[in-house]
Parts: sequence; structure tokens; C-alpha cells
Amino acid sequence: MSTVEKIQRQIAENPILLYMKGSPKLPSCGFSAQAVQALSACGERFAFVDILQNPDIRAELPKYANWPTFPQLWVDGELVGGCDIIIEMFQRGELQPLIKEAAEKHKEAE
Ligand SMILES: N[C@@H](CCC(=O)N[C@@H](CS)C(=O)NCC(=O)O)C(=O)O
Ligand code: FES
Repeated sequence: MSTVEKIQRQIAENPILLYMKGSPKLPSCGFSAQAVQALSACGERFAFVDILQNPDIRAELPKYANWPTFPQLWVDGELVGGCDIIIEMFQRGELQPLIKEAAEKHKEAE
């Protein structure tokens, strides 16, 4: 499987997916840590990919997504944004409904 195919599969299979540095329990960068904090506060399970363990994805995803940095939050197959956008949406009260809706849709489909 090519790296792009791997990315497409991850995005298709995980309704809430965070590409980040490190893991939610042990983020390796403050930007990823902030993203995890806001996303965790929404109270739903989310998948993550540690791009430090996956250098091919680190190299390819910015081109694929047309977004240069990490973290990257993908919901329902679409890029939501990075740390700044995640936090801004959380503070506006927009992140939680987005995440809840994606989680609900997925539960119904199971
Ligand atoms: N303002 C950015 C901060 C993220 C950022 O600047 N990330 C850098 C440093 S962690 C990055 O991913 N650089 C590319 C790389 O390390 O591969 C956001 O909103 O997400
Ligand atoms: S790893 Fe240095 S700013 Fe994220």
C-alpha cells in the first residue's frame, strides 16, 4: 500500500482522527498537547496517528491535505484544521457538536 493509500484508508475508517506528535497520553509537542486537550474535552473516543513514528505519513500528509503542519484533525473524512482552529472552535462551542455528531453517526452505522 502506498503512503497516500494508507492515509486515505485511515481517514475513511476513523470518523474522528488526530494526526499528532506523540500520543494523547504523552504528546511530544505543545501544539499536539493543546489539540488533545480540546478534543478530549468533547468526551468522545478518537483515533490518532503518531507521525513521529510514521515518517512517511509526516512527509506525505501535508501535501495530500494541503496543510503544512501537525496536529491535523480530520472529522468525517474532512480536514478540520490544526491546533489554532481546534482551540478557536472549542472556545466558540463549535467543536463539541461537530465531534458529537460524528461519533453519533458512527455509532448508528455499527
Ligand atoms: N499554528 C499551528 C501550530 C502547529 C505547528 O506549527 N506545527 C509545526 C511544529 S510541531 C509542524 O508540524 N511542523 C512540521 C513538522 O514538524 O513536520 C496550528 O495551528 O496547528
Ligand atoms: S515539535 Fe517543536 S513546535 Fe512542535
